[in-house]
Amino acid sequence: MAHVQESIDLLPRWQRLNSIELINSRVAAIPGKGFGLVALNDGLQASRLTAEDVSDNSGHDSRSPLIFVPADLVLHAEAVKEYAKQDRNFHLLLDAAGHRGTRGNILLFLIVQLVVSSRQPGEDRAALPTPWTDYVRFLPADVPLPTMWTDAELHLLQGTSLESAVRAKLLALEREFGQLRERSSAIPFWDAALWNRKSPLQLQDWILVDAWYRSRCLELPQLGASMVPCIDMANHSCTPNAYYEDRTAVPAGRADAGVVLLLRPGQHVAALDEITISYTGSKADGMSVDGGVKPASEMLFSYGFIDPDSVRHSLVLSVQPFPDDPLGEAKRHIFGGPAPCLEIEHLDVDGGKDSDSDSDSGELNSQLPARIRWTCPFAYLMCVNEEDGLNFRLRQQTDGSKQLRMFWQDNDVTDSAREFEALTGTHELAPLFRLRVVTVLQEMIEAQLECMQAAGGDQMKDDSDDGDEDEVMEAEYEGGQPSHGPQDNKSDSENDGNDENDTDMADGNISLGVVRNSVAEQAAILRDIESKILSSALETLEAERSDLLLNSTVLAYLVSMEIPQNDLVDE
Ligand SMILES: C[S@@+](CC[C@H](N)C(=O)[O-])C[C@H]1O[C@@H](n2cnc3c(N)ncnc32)[C@H](O)[C@@H]1O
Repeated sequence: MAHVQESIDLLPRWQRLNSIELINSRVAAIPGKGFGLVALNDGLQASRLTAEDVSDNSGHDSRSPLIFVPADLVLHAEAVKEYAKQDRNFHLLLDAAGHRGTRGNILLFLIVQLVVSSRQPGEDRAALPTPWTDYVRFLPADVPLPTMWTDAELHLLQGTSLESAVRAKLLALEREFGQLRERSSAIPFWDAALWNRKSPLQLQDWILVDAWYRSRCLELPQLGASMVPCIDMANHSCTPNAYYEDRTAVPAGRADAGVVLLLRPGQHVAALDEITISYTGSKADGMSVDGGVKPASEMLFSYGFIDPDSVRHSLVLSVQPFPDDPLGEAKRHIFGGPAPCLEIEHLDVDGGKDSDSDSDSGELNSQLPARIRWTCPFAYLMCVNEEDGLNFRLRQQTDGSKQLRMFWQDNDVTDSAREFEALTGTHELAPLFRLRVVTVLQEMIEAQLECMQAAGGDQMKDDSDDGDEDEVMEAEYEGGQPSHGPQDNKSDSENDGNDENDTDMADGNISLGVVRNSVAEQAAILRDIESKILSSALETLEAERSDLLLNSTVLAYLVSMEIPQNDLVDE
């Protein structure tokens, strides 16, 4: 199905029709970021607006909004349920789809709005139109999230922590789309409206609405995960000058119930300055949920870009039991979910600069001597076996069923599988167990780094940095038809904010093996950040391993067992 992006010039009309107020701001093309919000100053070219000026101009209190969006335009879980009450067919669809939580329901609503908005002449309307039917036309047809990358672009993630995450996400999206097809085509109305139409729904449409949801969703205190039209045009900055506030808690029906975008106190915004928010919470004003930064992989996964100046230098790798461990499956079973992983954090990096090159960087540097913090609870379980005192027994339950229990030194530790570091830490061979863990993780990280290097990503980065005018590269990649990638045409005016993509999508389609420069750059940033984390982790582990190999308990064990030092884990 073709999602044709509407000219942004028509957005102000839509805003007026739907009582959205933009005060001293408008949506404009922002190079490299699509569209964004910029400040207007009503012709006062030289003056600079402050939070106080805005309040003076509007005559409201000092927290007057730059944008006001009425509550009934906000898309959230309850709003979808309300819509289902008004539209019987949508109700049937929602029931058939199985009410799959906030995200699932919002995605279903969005895909239906997409279908209604792209109605061809002579086609019946599939559902009641809403303001969102028109608003989705302003949303980008191409979102730079990795789920929308071409196969060749996905290849650039090889060896990064996103490689398997994106693969798993694409499989999940495919599965969800398959279920939607199966369940909706059992309803004759939706079979006709979604599948037996001139331009039927495609997996790419589902991937697109998921990308909109992930990259534009705000967490509102009253309404939960929500999409707020127009405020979702605000781009991210690690030094934002605006923030949003949920003012929907006022008594129902009041005209001032809504979501607002506000200038941060003390901010000065000149005419045409971009108005930005923080997608991660900001360190500056204490609004941060997670310290004001997210891992680079998470930024790329959810928003399609990495701001190297405001990312947490951490990564997560999944960990599997040794394939030849006879207890492997039992260990994995008892460990339970969430799936085992290795988390590594580079502590003394700030603003994308290593502490080595910037002695002032980061408070953590002065407080914590360790460069690397890693956690991997499963590794401690992986690295012990029967000879060490680990075993499993089946225990008969009163109802006749059998339950697997895990024992360490004859104590039932089934409920402490995630605390094996502490359990092994009190054993007389604790340094030996630690040495095994350190060795296993070292091998795992080495393999990951090799995998990253094998992908030849550095070469791609060099190519994109060489000032070549060509905006699109044909990757040295042999694959089938691209399974993912934007497919829709845009008119010139619709492409205003997407300078890079103008060339990338010259004919509106991304073809086999194409790598857009903008994507190659983001992948290179991720690879750079993650390879530095992995290399530093290797150094840290190597140092600890060298120390442990000199430990008297370890030496005595190696001598008694006549084990070469390098074979510790394979013994
Ligand atoms: C909430 S939307 C913002 C509006 C969006 N730019 C548009 O054209 O509709 C989030 C998306 O904007 C883009 N974006 C936001 N901040 C950015 C930044 N600092 N650098 C690059 N792209 C950014 C990313 O594509 C992201 O997925």
